[in-house]
Amino acid sequence: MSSGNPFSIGQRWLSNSETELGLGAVISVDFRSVELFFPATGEARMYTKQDAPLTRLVFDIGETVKSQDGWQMTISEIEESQGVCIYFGIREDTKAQVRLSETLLDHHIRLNQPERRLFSEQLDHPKWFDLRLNALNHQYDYLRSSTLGLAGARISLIPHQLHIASEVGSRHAPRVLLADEVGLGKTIEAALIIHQQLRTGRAQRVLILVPDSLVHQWLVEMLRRINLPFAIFDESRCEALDDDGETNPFDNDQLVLCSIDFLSQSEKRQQQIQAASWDLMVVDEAHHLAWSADAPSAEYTLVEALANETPGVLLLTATPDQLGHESHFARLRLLDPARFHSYEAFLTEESRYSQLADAVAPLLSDTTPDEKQRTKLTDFAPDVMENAGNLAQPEARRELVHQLIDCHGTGRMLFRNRRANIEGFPDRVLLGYQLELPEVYESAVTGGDLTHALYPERMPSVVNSWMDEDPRVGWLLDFMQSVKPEKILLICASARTAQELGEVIRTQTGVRHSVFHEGMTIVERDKAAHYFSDEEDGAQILLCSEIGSEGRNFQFAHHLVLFDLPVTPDLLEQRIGRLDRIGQTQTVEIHVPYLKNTAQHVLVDWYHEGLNAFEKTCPTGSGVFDDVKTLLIGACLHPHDLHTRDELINLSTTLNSQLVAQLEAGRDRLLELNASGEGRVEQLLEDIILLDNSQDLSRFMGRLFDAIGVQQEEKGSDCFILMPTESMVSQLPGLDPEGMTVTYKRRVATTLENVQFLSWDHPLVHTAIDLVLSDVHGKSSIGFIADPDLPKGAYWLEALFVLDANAPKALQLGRFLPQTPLRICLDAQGNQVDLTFEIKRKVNRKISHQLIKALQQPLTLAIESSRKLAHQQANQKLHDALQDMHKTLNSEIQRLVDLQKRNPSVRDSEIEFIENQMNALDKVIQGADVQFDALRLVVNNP
Ligand SMILES: Nc1ncnc2c1ncn2[C@@H]1O[C@H](COP(=O)(O)OP(=O)(O)OP(=O)(O)O)[C@@H](O)[C@H]1O
Repeated sequence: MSSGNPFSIGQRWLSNSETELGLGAVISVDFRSVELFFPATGEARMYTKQDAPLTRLVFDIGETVKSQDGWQMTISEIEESQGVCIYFGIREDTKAQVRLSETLLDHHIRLNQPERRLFSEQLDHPKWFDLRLNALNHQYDYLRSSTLGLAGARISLIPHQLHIASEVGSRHAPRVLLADEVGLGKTIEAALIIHQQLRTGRAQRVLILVPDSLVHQWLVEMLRRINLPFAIFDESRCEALDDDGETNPFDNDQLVLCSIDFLSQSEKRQQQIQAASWDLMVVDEAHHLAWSADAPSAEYTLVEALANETPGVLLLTATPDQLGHESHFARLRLLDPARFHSYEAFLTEESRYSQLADAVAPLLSDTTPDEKQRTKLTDFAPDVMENAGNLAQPEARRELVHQLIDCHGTGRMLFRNRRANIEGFPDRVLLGYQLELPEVYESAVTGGDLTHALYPERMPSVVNSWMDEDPRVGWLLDFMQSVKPEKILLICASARTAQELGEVIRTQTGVRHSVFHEGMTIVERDKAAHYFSDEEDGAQILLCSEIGSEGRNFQFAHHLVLFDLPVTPDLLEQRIGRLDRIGQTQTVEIHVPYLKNTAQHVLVDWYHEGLNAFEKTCPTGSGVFDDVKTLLIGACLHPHDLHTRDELINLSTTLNSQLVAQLEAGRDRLLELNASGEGRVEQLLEDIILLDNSQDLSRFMGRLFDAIGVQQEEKGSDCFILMPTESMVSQLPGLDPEGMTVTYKRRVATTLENVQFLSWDHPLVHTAIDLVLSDVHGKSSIGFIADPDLPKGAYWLEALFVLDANAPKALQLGRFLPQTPLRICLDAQGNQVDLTFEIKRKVNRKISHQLIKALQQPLTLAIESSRKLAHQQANQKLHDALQDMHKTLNSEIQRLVDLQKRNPSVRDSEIEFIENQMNALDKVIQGADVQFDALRLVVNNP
């Protein structure tokens, strides 16, 4: 590359003053002037030959160049013909010998080596050097941070959720059951885990399977909370992608959300979804996966087939025992078939939990365990006790509890938090309304048919007229009037009842209402739910069939009407959980109209007096139900038999207290200790809060947006509007052309739905950083400082290098060796100095030209020395990264190996993965390379 040649037509030159023009071609030359055409921008410029601010672009042998047609070649020989260079070499794609006249070089070629840009005076504003350096530094910190994937979610910081997410999200191929009680945030936990797995490269293809009624809600939650755009796959989308029948529609997207109901109806789609490979599968409302040894349900079989092929599996259910304890076992079996091979063995193992809980109990109090208690612990787990610290210290006791739980039981694969231990839930009150039995229903009470006894409106004799006779209908209309305009969620067992009640409300009151049932399409249901949630113009009441009782978020309302009651306690809890969930700000009022001395009356009494299940979450309800089922049905069928009713209630009360005591002592107590994160999550919380309070991101992004030409306007309430401008250096993917409102404050982001939460995790931050780092802007610059304490005219070279390696995402290279910036600063004598500069201004073109001319030789030498120094620094970094990687991964392996000796839920594949990862990273890190990224010449001009 050289400059100063006489101009010839066809030669290629770069403009030093307008670098954005791209590569120009000489189109005419006369005695005094030269004209260039810049094809990339379609502009022409005329210059006087003598002081044209132009640099000739000539390549050397060994360099790679690109032609206008898009192919590339490596130069092996250069000739000149009438002042124009002709390059010869091998074409990269076809390997053919080719000849390329410089006239035919790609117009968009921009020099990207810093020193070339400097010496050809392709200079940018010196602030770009800082931007590149800061972008690299921040990216480095981000990739090594413990909060990656967690801090940027638009959520309030709730410790048990963050604990579960960080514990599970940082595993290789996690296989766990998330079983927090209703409304404690399993969806959020799953979102955080997915996010963390994707951001760290542990997973790339994620499949979420949910019931029909929750598809849209999941779509919205994933986008709103963690900015992940999942694609909904239903039959019409699959058909549109089916084209030639050769391709698998599920291969089309990386993040797929699918209704399990849709899948279970189509053999073809089941085969396709199984043929597509996934890294992580999430199944919501997993209690529907019914199983028994000889008759597993279709849904179970499908999920089992997928779980066998997919490394990571998250199952979500608030009520793991809803379809019986055997089905609960079966779900654990989905996660680890080798370990959960027999139900009997599982029961035996479970029985040990209470022994463990017994042994652990003394460690939970504030006193040091006595000799007897220690002996009991040693009998139970001699190996763990051997390494226990000083148990007089609370930390040592806490650590021991966790080790015991980690090593024994299902704590590693089953996470369950209970509301009783989570603060901030509102009270719930039962308001029962006893109503007289209408004559038309009398036969239902004594007819011996349980369905009719509970839902008399379904009797054939009244199907078309019950609305006129049933006193619950009149009660409902009055009730709506009495609480108007407050919102009411009504749940009943059947779609038909919901629809017919809707019809009554429409014809008799005209009050705005909406229905929600399985007969509606997903879009219709979402519209209905949306209409209900609209604060000002929305429906006062939403009438749901049982499908509305699961998973949905309706906590903006606080009146729940249970028009009838389900027979199982878990379903009752699911219904109440629609309102009694995180975000509910008022006491939840549960209104139950029921017919006196009927099966409904028996159920109200049973739930209220026998289980207290209306006013408190009743985790033991399904256990009691299993034991009293026959008695309960008998009492429902003979509601006048007060003796049976009393017996039912007394027995249920006794059983319930026994089960509560057992749970307290046994499985749930242990699970809870493990799942709440107490004593473990505090550091993570602190780190996130620190990050939330830090101004680093807002400052950095402010400068970055300025530099790339995004306008930021303060909007008040800690919000900003970002607007693209005409002077943007290039497009910023993810920035809405119409502008978007953003905030850096979690508090604002969790209250204002339409505001984006900018965090280090946000995709816009990543694309903006990529834009800076992939652009040539800032590769070379010259800036003045003004330091009166330093000699005038003193100068320094700042050279920025990047240590980088290439590895597949799954290796998680970023944990140990992300792109690492190395900044070297040399003074005029070539000595390395530890200075940072506050640049006052850009050096104008004329002075830059003179400086570069005068300093070409010393700068060339300084660049060479900085390169050597960067390599030395890089070697040290590589050494440290290798050591850190070995230490970290070896201790992870060791922990798993130790754990596996006592806890079979640690899979061999988890250990093998880390061993392979370590070997592969060894090679990758050793193959890392140093690239020269940018330079800046700094001159003192006080
Ligand atoms: N950390 C959080 N910040 C803000 N909102 C939250 C948080 N955690 C949960 N929520 C809200 O609380 C509600 C319950 O959370 P989520 O749906 O995740 O619970 P769940 O355990 O999946 O419920 P269910 O058992 O009913 O399926 C949702 O509206 C959710 O958006």
